[in-house]
Amino acid sequence: MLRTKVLSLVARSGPSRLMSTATKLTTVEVNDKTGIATLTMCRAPVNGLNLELLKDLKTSIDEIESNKSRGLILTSSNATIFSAGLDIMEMYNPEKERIRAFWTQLQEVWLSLYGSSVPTAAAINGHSPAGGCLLATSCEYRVMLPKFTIGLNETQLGIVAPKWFMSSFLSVLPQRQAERALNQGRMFSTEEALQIGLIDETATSKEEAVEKCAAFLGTFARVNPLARALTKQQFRAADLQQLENERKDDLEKFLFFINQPAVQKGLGIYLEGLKKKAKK
Ligand SMILES: CC/C=C\C/C=C\C/C=C\C=C\CC(=O)SCCNC(=O)CCNC(=O)[C@H](O)C(C)(C)COP(=O)(O)OP(=O)(O)OC[C@H]1O[C@@H](n2cnc3c(N)ncnc32)[C@H](O)[C@@H]1OP(=O)(O)O
Repeated sequence: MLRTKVLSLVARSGPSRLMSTATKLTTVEVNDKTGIATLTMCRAPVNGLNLELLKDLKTSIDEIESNKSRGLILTSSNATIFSAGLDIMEMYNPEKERIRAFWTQLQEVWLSLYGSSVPTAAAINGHSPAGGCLLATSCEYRVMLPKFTIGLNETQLGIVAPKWFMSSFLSVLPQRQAERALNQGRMFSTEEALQIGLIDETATSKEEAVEKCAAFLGTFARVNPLARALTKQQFRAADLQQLENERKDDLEKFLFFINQPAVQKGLGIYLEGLKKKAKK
C-alpha cells in the first residue's frame, strides 16, 4: 500500500484541501483560510478503534502536527456515532501479537493527541462511549450534537479504564464527579454532559459543531503559538510522562487483565448483547 508521511494533495473542494497519507480510515481536510485541519474517522459501521484505525489516526495526527496546522478538529463521517470506542473484537479471543500492537498503538494515539502542540477540539456528532470519550476528552474543547451519549462505561463491561484514560477525563471533570462517573460506568446524555462540563457547547448539526470548534480554535489566533504550546504542555506533562514511564507495565497489565477468563467471558456476553440488539 502506498503510505507516505509526506503530505500529499489529493483533492480540492472549495477553500479546503483534502490531504491524505493514502490511509483509508481517516481523512484530513485543511481549510486554506483558517489553517485548521479537520480529521475525520471513517471506519464503518461504528468507528470501532481497531489496530488499523488507530494507525491511521496516529499518522493523521502526526501529519497535522508536522504541517503546522492552526488547529485540529476531530470528528466522524458517521451520522450518529463519533466512535464506539475500542473495537471489542480486538480484545475478545485476541491473537497474541496483534493485541500487543493494538494496545501499543492506542497508547501512541493518546500520547500524540493529548500531547499535541496544535490546539485541538472534538466535534462530537454522535455517540461517544469509552475509547470515543477518551479521544474527545483528550482534546481541549468539545461541541456535541443533541440526543447522543458520552462517557467512560468500562466498568459496565467488566473492564477497568487505565490511569491515562482517567487523566484525560480528569482534565475535563473535577475529581469527585470523574470518580463517581467512572465507578458507575456512567454514560451522559448531551444535556447532562453539558451540565456537568464534560462538553463545552452543543450544536444542532455537524457543520455547526465544526464551526463552533473552529471559533474556539480561533481564540488562539492572537496568542503566541510557542507560548501557548508550552503552556499546554506544562499542564499535561505529568500525565504524559507517567504513561511514557509506564508504557511496558501498562501493556503487560492490560494483557494480563484482558486474558482473564472472567473478563473474556464478560466481553463475550457484552458482544452477544450488542449483536442481538443490532438484529432487532
Ligand atoms: C488495572 C487496569 C489495567 C489495564 C486496563 C485493562 C483493561 C482496559 C481495557 C479496555 C478499555 C476499553 C475501552 C473501550 O473502548 S471498550 C468499548 C466500549 N464500547 C461500547 O461499549 C460501545 C458499544 N456499542 C454501542 O453502545 C452501540 O453500538 C453504539 C451506541 C455505539 C451504536 O449503536 P447503533 O444502534 O447505532 O449500532 P449497533 O447496532 O449497536 O452496532 C452496529 C454494529 O457494530 C458493532 N459494534 C458496536 N460497538 C462495537 C465495539 N465497540 N466493538 C466492536 N463492535 C461493535 C455491533 O455489534 C454491531 O455489529 P453487527 O452489525 O451485529 O455485526
